[in-house]
Amino acid sequence: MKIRLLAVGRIAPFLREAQEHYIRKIRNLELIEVKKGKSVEEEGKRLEEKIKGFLVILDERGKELTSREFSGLLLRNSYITFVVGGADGISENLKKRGNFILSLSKLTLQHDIARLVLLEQIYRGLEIIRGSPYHRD
Ligand SMILES: C[S@@+](CC[C@H](N)C(=O)[O-])C[C@H]1O[C@@H](n2cnc3c(N)ncnc32)[C@H](O)[C@@H]1O
Repeated sequence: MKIRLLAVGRIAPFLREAQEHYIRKIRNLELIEVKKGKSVEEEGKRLEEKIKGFLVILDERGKELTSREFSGLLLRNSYITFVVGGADGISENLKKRGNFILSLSKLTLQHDIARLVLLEQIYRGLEIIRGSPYHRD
């Protein structure tokens, strides 16, 4: 299973260590950061060029999953791309291309925080698949 995470701009320096921690643990994740654009449409075009496989768009108006359900999403797709929008969100055109719109909660999270929550859930999902004691429910 290969995982690609697309995001807009670099993560804030004070969160970089946490991001690197999870990327090291996940191992098969490729992070691609596109340049911030003048509009969400411009960012959307840059992000669209990098999509590969099943496309999951992160948006607070999407569908919430349990961590176990989320691990099933990872298991069912051999190549999966996650998109976290920038400060102004994600263009409607890009949202329409999504195979699944995922909400991490109904709260609006700062985009770097959403990126970190997603990374932890990807790690958790993979540990669920491995049957490790990291996740208990
Ligand atoms: C600050 S939010 C964008 C808010 C923007 N005003 C909007 O309405 O989409 C930045 C990005 O973080 C991600 N994000 C923030 N909160 C989220 C949540 N609860 N669930 C999933 N993704 C979230 C989304 O990808 C969003 O595009």
